[in-house]
Amino acid sequence: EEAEQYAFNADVTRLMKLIINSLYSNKDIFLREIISNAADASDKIRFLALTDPKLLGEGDQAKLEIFVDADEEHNTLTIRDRGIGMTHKDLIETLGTIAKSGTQNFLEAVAKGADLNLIGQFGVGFYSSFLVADRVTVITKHNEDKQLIWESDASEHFTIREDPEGNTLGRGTKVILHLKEDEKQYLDTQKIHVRPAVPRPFAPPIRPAHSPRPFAPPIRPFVSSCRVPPLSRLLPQDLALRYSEFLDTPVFVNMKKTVKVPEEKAPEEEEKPAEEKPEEEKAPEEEEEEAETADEKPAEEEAEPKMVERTVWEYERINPNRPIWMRSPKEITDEEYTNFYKSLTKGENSEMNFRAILYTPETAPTNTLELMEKNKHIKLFVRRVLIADEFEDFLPRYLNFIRGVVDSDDMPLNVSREMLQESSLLKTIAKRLVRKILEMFSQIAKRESPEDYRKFWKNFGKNIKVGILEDQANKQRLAKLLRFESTKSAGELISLDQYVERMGKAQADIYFITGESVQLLRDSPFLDAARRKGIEVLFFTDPLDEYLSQVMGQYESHKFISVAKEGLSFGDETQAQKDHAKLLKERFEPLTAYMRRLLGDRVERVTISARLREPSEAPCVLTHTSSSFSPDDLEYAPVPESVPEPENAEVDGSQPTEIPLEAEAEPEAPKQEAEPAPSMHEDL
Ligand SMILES: Nc1ncnc2c1ncn2[C@@H]1O[C@H](COP(=O)(O)OP(=O)(O)OP(=O)(O)O)[C@@H](O)[C@H]1O
Repeated sequence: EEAEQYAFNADVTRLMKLIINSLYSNKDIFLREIISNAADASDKIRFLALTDPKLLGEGDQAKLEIFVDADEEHNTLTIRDRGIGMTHKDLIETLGTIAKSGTQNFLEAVAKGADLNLIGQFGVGFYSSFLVADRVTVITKHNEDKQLIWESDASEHFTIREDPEGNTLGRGTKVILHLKEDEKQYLDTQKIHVRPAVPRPFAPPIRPAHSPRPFAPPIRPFVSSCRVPPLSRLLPQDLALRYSEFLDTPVFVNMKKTVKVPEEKAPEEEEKPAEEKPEEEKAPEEEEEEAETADEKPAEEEAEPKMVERTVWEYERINPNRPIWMRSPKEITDEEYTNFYKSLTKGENSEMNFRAILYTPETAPTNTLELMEKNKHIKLFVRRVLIADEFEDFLPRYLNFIRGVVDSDDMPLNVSREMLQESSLLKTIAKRLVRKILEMFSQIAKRESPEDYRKFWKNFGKNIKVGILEDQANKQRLAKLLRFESTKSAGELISLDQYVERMGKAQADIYFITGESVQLLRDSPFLDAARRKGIEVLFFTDPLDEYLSQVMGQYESHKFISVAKEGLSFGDETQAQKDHAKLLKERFEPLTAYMRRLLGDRVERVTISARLREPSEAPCVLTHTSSSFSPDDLEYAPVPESVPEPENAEVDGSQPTEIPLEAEAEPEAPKQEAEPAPSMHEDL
């Protein structure tokens, strides 16, 4: 009766209404918020106690721990800490009458479609308790005040009264969530903590002052044989652990467990009546125990006592003893790092729930224009309610042929089209879906029948190429989907990976030739050199291909090189060969210039081969093939044994003056200048 009534700030009332009526599916986050408040409160007193240790108190009170208790009878979930607690003034100010700046910001963000999960980031996490509770009681004891009870049912008012039971907490805060009818699943302590715990010290049982349920029975020897069901049989969530894993303050969950005990060892007192169970369902621990006493086993088996099931409540510490940064980096998994990041950022970038079914149709877009159009084939649902048909800006343009539905659990139902476009949540969903879609494509590529991918490639290859140009993030993934015919593919389509796999040791680059059709390209003189060296060349017959290769620059560190490029080399030259080439280039230059003048554009190409002798090197033939008479594209090959040495074809690198090629100096006397040239094999 002595409760004082206070009015909530109007924004806070709006916030609570929004939360309590929310259809948001990821309600679990309330536990993260309440536990993190409890941990903050513990940190605060720990900090103050650095300068004044008396503040901590003695015995249990000095132990900064957090306890989570479920009360099935009263339908409450209680989170209790021994933190700093709140004074009367704190309660009024922090829990209601004064709206924090975050209140308004959060309301605005939610109106724009922000995820409720982000509530903690706006500094109003406490109110997330109304996601699962329709009434919240906060009992708190601050060193400088009496024990107080704050209570709210999300209406416009809250009450504060002195606790008639006096100081039962010592110090700290107890948040009692009176769960909504349909949120009772949070009473399932297996849901709150599902990981079978490594045996850890149990929290000292403190009888909660406001819980009429008899407190957990003291731990008895038989508990050692208790068995927590394996993970797979439990509910698929480990909430408290998920949210407290990285807290410094120990978090204990009072776990309801069913244990089997031999009948005669069973303690008679306090336990609820247990049902009898057939003995074959033994816990592994019991089997181990049996194994240890193997000698007496046969006798024991006969005398196996009847097993009875009992329900016990027992605190289990759920977060690890050491914070992650104090552990050896070697033993920390990527998942732990990711989870730690999530706990640091209060749910930022955390998971979201959505389902999607997407299809790649078999038929191609009917015309090329369609390639430029946006995807109009995705229907967007929020919790099974269709909110957008033909939602255009969802998938990138190059995936405009994908059809299907997406159903998100985490979006507000009342989103407008504009909000949808801005929604970061939707962008994240789209990003994930693009990855999935690309996976779907590579699965088609892996199918047994190559015809499937050929069909896909014929219909949507252009889209993939546009994707490489437009989707930076997925460029590499998309490049894996590219297919080409090549000089060695015999009509089949090959991937860049296949090309790279077949490359010779010395080959570093990917060679291609561009042209209108494979047929025309097959006879191209540009292929000669590559053919002689056994190098595979890709046929780029789509006008997009070359542009694509320029934009990509390289594929997995292999550059794209056109075989029509001037000065092409295949990367297998030795230094000596390069020196030779330089030498020959110097000597061929005047000859080439002369021939250019002589023949003009009447010839297509000139090949000049010269056999070189170099003391340190095996002799080799250098061939100069040119359609442009450029001396740049010299090419090297070992002397084929069957080829007879051309007469007078020796160029001694050490005495370059032996071949006087003075074409530039005396252009008017071609015959004369050509005379020394017989030392080279000329082939027009
Ligand atoms: N267990 C607790 N012990 C002491 N004070 C608490 C406790 N829980 C809440 N409070 C007080 O209530 C305030 C409001 O909590 P709320 O969760 O809404 O915001 P916050 O903790 O400031 O920010 P965040 O949501 O980021 O944790 C806290 O700042 C704190 O002063």
